[in-house]
Amino acid sequence: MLGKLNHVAIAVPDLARATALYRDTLGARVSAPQALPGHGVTVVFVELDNTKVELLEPLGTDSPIAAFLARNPDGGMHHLCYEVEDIIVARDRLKADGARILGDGEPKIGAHGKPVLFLHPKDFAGTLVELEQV
Ligand SMILES: CC[C@@H](C(=O)O)C(=O)SCCNC(=O)CCNC(=O)[C@H](O)C(C)(C)COP(=O)(O)OP(=O)(O)OC[C@H]1O[C@@H](n2cnc3c(N)ncnc32)[C@H](O)[C@@H]1OP(=O)(O)O
Ligand SMILES: [Co+2]
Repeated sequence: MLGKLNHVAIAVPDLARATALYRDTLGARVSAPQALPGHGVTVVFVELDNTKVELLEPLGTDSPIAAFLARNPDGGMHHLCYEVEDIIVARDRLKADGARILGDGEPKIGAHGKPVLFLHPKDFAGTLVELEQV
């Protein structure tokens, strides 16, 4: 079912500071910040040769990463995003196996303009998993 690792996401309390760390200290290529009110986050992508790192800062009063940052005030690794060919086929197979699909269970359009879904961390070895249809 799984294709490539699309990105590793890190939740951060200060996006400008984390972006400067990756750009200036680590010498990485970074994108401009993109506000995604429908996801409750502002995102910057760090472009690597083999994958991406997604830096996430809470946006708005109801961000899904707010509780995570309250527990991890310095930030931390938040989710892994795997590519799938058909997100509905993947979702239905995972649901039939008993996995919990987060939200209303319907894909949303993610940061790359492609459909995404999230799977409950308690069902995936303590790791929040995002699926992105490519
Ligand atoms: C930029 C757009 C898009 C993209 O295209 O890439 C994105 O990536 S958007 C990223 C932000 N969006 C999301 O994360 C959506 C899905 N997430 C959620 O719905 C929630 O974050 C959550 C996973 C349901 C957790 O919400 P929270 O309020 O923290 O719930 P709980 O406090 O009830 O946590 C339950 C349980 O799970 C543990 N937990 C929570 N988050 C994580 C995590 N990121 N990784 C591992 N474990 C996590 C939490 O510690 C609780 O455990 P216990 O204390 O043992 O019960
Ligand atoms: Co993501």
